[in-house]
Amino acid sequence: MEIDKAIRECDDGRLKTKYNNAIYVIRRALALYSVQEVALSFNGGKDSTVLLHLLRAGCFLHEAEENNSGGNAADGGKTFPIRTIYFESQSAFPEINSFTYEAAATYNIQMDIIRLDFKSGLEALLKANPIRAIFLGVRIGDPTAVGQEQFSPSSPGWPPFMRVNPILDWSYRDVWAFLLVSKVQYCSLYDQGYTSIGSIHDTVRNALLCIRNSDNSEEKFKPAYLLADGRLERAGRVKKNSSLVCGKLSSISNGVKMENLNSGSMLTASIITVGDEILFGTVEDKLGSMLCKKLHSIGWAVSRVAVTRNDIDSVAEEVERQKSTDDMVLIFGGIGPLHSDVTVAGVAKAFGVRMAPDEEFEEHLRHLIGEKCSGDKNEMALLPEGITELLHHEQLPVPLIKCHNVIILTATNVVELDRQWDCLIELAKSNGILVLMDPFVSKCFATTLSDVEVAQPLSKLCAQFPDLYIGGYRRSREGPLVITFEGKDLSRIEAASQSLCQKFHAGAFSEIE
Ligand SMILES: Cc1cc2nc3c(=O)[nH]c(=O)nc-3n(C[C@H](O)[C@H](O)[C@H](O)COP(=O)(O)O)c2cc1C
Ligand SMILES: Nc1ncnc2c1ncn2[C@@H]1O[C@H](COP(=O)(O)OP(=O)(O)OP(=O)(O)O)[C@@H](O)[C@H]1O
Ligand SMILES: [Mg+2]
Repeated sequence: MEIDKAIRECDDGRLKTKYNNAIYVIRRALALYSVQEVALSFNGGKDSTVLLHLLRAGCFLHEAEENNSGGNAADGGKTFPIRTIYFESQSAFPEINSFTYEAAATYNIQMDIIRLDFKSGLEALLKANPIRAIFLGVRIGDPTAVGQEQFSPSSPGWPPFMRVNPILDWSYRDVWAFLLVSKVQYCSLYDQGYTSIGSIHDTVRNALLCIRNSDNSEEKFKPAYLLADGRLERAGRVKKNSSLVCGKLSSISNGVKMENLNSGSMLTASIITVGDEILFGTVEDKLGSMLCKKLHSIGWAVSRVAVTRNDIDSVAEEVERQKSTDDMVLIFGGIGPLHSDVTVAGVAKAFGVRMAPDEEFEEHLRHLIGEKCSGDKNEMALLPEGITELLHHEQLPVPLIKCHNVIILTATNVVELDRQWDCLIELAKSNGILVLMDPFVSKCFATTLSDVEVAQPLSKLCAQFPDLYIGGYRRSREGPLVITFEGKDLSRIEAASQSLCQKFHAGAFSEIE
């Protein structure tokens, strides 16, 4: 069988492993279900083309095992025994459509054309046929892969069948390695700069493959397999806007723009430090207080600073609570390859998603630490599936990780934190990743009056100025009492502080830095 031979004879170890695993999944499926009970969902895309050829090889090997006679040698595995379904749509590219029909003719595929939406089409298919499992070319990283395993029952509300995803863990590079090594035909659009193909309404060529003439007069596109690292496979798909880091607001309206937020709106953040060393008292957390200052400077109120243990459940519990209480959660510590680095996994757990290989992140790590972090062994390249957005900045060797309203910072000291914060703010200015508010202003006054004397007038003042934070603290038991006024409006702060001063003798309060 030519596919099996080509892969076995190639010298790409990673491809061989991926191939063997996919064939294993296919053979398990064929052991569980009869050939009449399975179907291939084929749409002429690159992933389903890979799947088609894997199934051709898998069926051949399965038959060979069943017959124990070296397979169906007469036709070299050319007749395709699995029912194949194609959901034909008016909005598919004509090249995709014609490639699908050509493939059916070339490989003797008996193809059922369905002209209904996926769900109704599958309902009709299952009513008329004993189908129990459907092979799909879904890969981790596809929006529809979230939560799926290699064998995943169809979702509630869908007709009952098993979704079988033999190439779930394949990367973009694996797909192209397979198509090129096995020398099979694929849709011509992939040679014209398309890297992932949806409908004609949401797909354009991938701009990263564009080559222009020196005078800018003509543009050409390189083939899809030359997209070096695969992390920008979907750059040719019409992008949904990245959500603002703003949990409470985005649940009200996803489209809240910076300018729509008046200075009266209050955004709150919480800070989570992960580190047993802080709880043991061996290390002091300087980053937490630094972040409080920084958040204040962009007008965010900090509602909580927590230190948790290096433990998935502790992190998950803290993140879960704060992500729904606050507009943004900043978390740092516990990031890396050590056994104690569980922060990212804790964030995944808080959102109820699993950790999945992130090709884009893996690429960054590869550039940073070279081949030491290789292939599927690279645990640092596992990120929360389906909710991760990488925030790129040229000053950052590795992008920041954002999971909805949780931002994971990799800083380990104040210098690194300074740099990451500055990048975050630049990103906020250029693409609204984070809402920048009017900064807080504050005034502090010291007094030698006693707490008892000040207490009542101060409570009255709080009721009078609910838009201000009015607080008091002592630097020592004997020393002066410090009264603080924090808010967004300096004139309100001045009004409140004057009002307080007027209640006591002149000179009772003196402003301090
Ligand atoms: C054979 C097949 C089975 C599917 N099974 C499910 C399913 O169980 N649950 C689900 O939510 N979507 C299912 N889908 C739909 C896909 O997950 C996804 O919504 C669709 O591929 C997105 O394509 P679109 O962007 O063109 O709408 C299935 C699609 C196909 C082709
Ligand atoms: N119209 C369709 N008819 C049949 N199967 C489909 C259809 N659309 C999607 N599928 C199934 O869903 C899988 C995933 O689709 P997806 O668009 O991610 O991959 P692809 O089309 O194979 O490749 P590409 O990512 O380059 O578009 C396909 O491999 C196929 O199994
Ligand atoms: Mg597609």
